[in-house]
Amino acid sequence: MAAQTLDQIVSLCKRRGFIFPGSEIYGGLQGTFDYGPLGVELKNNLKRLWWQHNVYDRDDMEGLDSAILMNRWVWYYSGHEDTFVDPLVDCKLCKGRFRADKLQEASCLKHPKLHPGECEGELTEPRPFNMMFKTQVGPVPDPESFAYLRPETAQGIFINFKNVLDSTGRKLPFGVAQIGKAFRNEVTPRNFVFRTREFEQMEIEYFCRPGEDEAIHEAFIKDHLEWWIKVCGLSPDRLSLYEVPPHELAHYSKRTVDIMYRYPIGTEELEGIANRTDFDLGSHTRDQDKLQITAKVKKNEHSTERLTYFDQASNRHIVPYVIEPSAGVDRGVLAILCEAYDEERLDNGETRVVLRLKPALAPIKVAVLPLKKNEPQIVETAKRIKRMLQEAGEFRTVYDDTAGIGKLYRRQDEIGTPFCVTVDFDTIGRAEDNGLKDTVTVRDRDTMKQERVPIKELYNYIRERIMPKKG
Ligand SMILES: Nc1ncnc2c1ncn2[C@@H]1O[C@H](COP(=O)(O)OP(=O)(O)OP(=O)(O)O)[C@@H](O)[C@H]1O
Repeated sequence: MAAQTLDQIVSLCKRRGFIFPGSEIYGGLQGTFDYGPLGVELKNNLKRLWWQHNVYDRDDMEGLDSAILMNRWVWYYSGHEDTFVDPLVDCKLCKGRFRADKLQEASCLKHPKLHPGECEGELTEPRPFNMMFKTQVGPVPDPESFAYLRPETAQGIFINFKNVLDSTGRKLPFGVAQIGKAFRNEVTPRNFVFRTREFEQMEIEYFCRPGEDEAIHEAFIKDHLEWWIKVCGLSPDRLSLYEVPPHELAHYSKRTVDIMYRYPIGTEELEGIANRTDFDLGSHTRDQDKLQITAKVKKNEHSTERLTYFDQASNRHIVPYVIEPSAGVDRGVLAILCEAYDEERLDNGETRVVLRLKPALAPIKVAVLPLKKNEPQIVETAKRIKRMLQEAGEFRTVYDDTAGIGKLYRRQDEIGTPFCVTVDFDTIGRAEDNGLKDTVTVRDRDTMKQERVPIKELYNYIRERIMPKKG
């Protein structure tokens, strides 16, 4: 069914501990969120699956974890110092400040149901606003000693191109993947974790020869769209591709295609996949004049390194082209939660909330529940099973006896736990001799069907159903 409103997700996230508003006890800090006990598991699972698919399952990828703080010249030559700006308008009446190109996303401060410009307030002319956060580096407050918090992870990859190439001996084409925090001083952070000031990105910079770029770009679009469907469980009906029209393209981009997801707030960008030509390496390299850079770049007077690749076939140094798939971790988490959310009407007239997460993404894979918590043998057996499953190390298993069994099932449904294992009187051989000793019931989250499984087969039973099948 999927979530109908963002409020359903916001309230589930707070109630069950997926995501909390940032700095809540001090009144909050706009555009920041804290991932709670379940949110951190879900987010880690998403990042792990992405890394698995994009680094481990391929033969042409390396990983990187570069610093958030970088020399300020990085942002000068990347173009962010002068082009990473949004047009801002102020409302003369309500004193609100809004992004001129996103007025439809914003609300008037006086009439929250109206968008700015549609109310009686007059807007000022748009003026540029740089979205990078500045911070001071070192103990002396000197106007020259500042750094930016990176607004994207990508630049850390470009400036390490030569290091990665020299240390790995890679041949073109190859890519570098990175997952990490990015910061943007968004004018109107909104829609929960969709647009925040601190967020995470999963990015690839894939280096190739000019001429190969178009086919590689196309292959990434297809592969990543399929990944969101197959691995993350997003419905193909709610996903679409947006071919960014020429007049909206960033100046360096030859072509950009966005993977869009239909959130309850509307269809919005989940991942952007851009062909950035030789702009990035061309911008950060020295000896620009000696290289045939096709993109329009600033004259670089500070770089100490040639960011080129020696192409044996043509016997010359080339500046590789770059294909960049860039996805938001938080927008991924939000899409996954919206997609998985379901309210199901039960035969007894009650409604159960269930998160139909792909098992590989579920924060908790198995909950082991004792039917009675004042029966020492049942409790002991349940705890032993919990330890046995957890010690296998692959999936997070919890023991819970804090409520009656019905309530415990409902709680696990709501957080997306695919399997509940219940230890009862049959398990410990206390009921009549019915052949069920040393077996447990395994309840499936989606169908609510229960199966009797011998304890010694339990690990394999669950493992088979949790690990994503390849192909
Ligand atoms: N403020 C933000 N909060 C959360 N995720 C973000 C934010 N800005 C960008 N992202 C994520 O990073 C990815 C790559 O960033 P990119 O610069 O292409 O975004 P963008 O085109 O500026 O996004 P938008 O147009 O929505 O502001 C986006 O597809 C998105 O998933």
